[in-house]
Order: sequence, then C-alpha cells, then structure tokens
Amino acid sequence: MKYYEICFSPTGGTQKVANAVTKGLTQSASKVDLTDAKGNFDGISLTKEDVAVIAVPSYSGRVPETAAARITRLQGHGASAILICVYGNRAYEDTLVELQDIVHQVGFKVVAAIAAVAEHSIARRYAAGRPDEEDRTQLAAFARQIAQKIASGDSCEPKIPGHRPYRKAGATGIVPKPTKACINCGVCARKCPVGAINPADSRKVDKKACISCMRCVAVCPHSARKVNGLILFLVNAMLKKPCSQRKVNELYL
Ligand SMILES: Cc1cc2nc3c(=O)[nH]c(=O)nc-3n(C[C@H](O)[C@H](O)[C@H](O)COP(=O)(O)O)c2cc1C
Repeated sequence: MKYYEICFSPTGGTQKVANAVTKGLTQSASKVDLTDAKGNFDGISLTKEDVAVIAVPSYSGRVPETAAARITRLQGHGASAILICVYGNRAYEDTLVELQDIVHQVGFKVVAAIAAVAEHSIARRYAAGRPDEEDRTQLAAFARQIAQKIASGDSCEPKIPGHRPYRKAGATGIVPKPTKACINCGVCARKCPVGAINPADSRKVDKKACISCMRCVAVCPHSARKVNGLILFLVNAMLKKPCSQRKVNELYL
C-alpha cells in the first residue's frame, strides 16, 4: 500500500489542509504537485491497494479547470481517494461532487470527503489564519477514522453534498499586476500554474490564460504583484456578509 498526496494549491491553503489529513494517515506519502505547469501527470498510476488524498480549492463553487484537467491525466486503478475541497469561508457549492465525478472517471473509489476552510486567497482578511490548530486537530482525528474505515475493508462511498448539473463556472477576471517594485526576477513566471506570465518579461501577462489564482502575488519575493486596490475593495465588500462568520469543516465518511 502506498500513500499519495495529490494537490492543486496556488497559494498554499489547500496544501496545509491536505498535509493535516495526510499526517493523520501516514508518515510518508508521495507528493504530486498539480500546481506545477510543467508537471508530467500522465505517468502517475496507482494500484487498488493505494490511498490518495486529492485536494483542490473551490473557485466559484467549482473545481478549478486547470486542476480538473490535470487530475484526469492520473490513473486510479481502483485506489481509494480521500477528497478535499478547500474554500475561503464563503461556500464550496458543487466543488466536492464535481471532484467526485472527476476522480471516478479516472478509476478512483471515494472513501471519504472533506470541505475545509482556509484563508481566502483573494480577500485575505476572510478566514485569515485558517486552517488553525483547532482545524488541524479535527482533520488529523478524522484521518484516523478514515484509516480505520479503509483497514476494515468498508468500501461504501459517502454521500457528498452538491448539485448536478453543477453551477456555471465563472472566471473572476481579476489579473494581478506588477508594481514599481517589480525587478523582473522571474519567480512569478516560473511558478504560475498556467504559464500566463512571460518568463522574459514578468510585467507581461496573458490575461486570457490567467486563472486569477493569486499565486504570483503570494510567491513574489518583493511583494511586487498586486490586485488593483479598487477591485480588491469591492471584492472584500461583496464577501463581507457571506464570509465573516466562522464556518466549520464538513467531514463525510
Ligand atoms: C478565482 C478564485 C475563486 C474563488 N472562489 C471561492 C468561492 O467560490 N468560495 C469560497 O469560499 N472561496 C473561494 N475562493 C477562495 C479559495 O477557495 C481559498 O482561498 C483556497 O484556500 C485557495 O486555495 P490555495 O490557498 O491552495 O490557493 C476563491 C479563490 C480564487 C482565487
């Protein structure tokens, strides 16, 4: 039996949640970084005995298209999947059911699912500091329950909330821009999950390719990439009501 942690995490929140779950399952897991634009996912083939934690953020209540396309290149061969969707304290809507359908297509069986909260990667004041100690303790305890389920041979799929057909996916159109502090070091271009930033001149962005994931803002060593202040103000205001109350993680076994 081999464990995998398969994660799409542009700004690291999804990764933190996945780590907390994986730690509760095993001391060592093979990591597959779906965020890497140059990753070769075609050769990743699991067996029936293997267990994979598969984690994605929720974008407009859906699985990010880039993550979906990369997951469909994996080969599950009956491996057990623990699905994780991580959202910024607004709502995750159809993300988990969509993820369930995607992993079924490539041969995984779903043993458990989690909808967990992490800092909102655009409006970072919401769910700031999450996952926190309370989240990590809860997730690790749930991972131990999942391990027991797998060990007992129970292959029942959990009932996962969401709708089919899924809600319409909407692009935010928010494209972070370089500020005067940009020295064209190229870190953002190398780390962009979709190669939207020109490696020769990181001030040039392919707006159509950008998925608004905020990775360039998060990884810039000079804090030189930003979302337009007015847009950020409006997004923060729009999210105030749905995002302000702490939401609990949802666990499905
Ligand atoms: C384009 C985009 C759309 C998002 N849509 C939602 C959403 O519909 N609901 C929500 O609660 N959070 C939403 N978020 C917040 C992320 O789901 C959340 O911050 C997540 O932890 C980001 O994962 P990461 O840190 O691994 O990049 C969105 C973030 C981005 C960048």
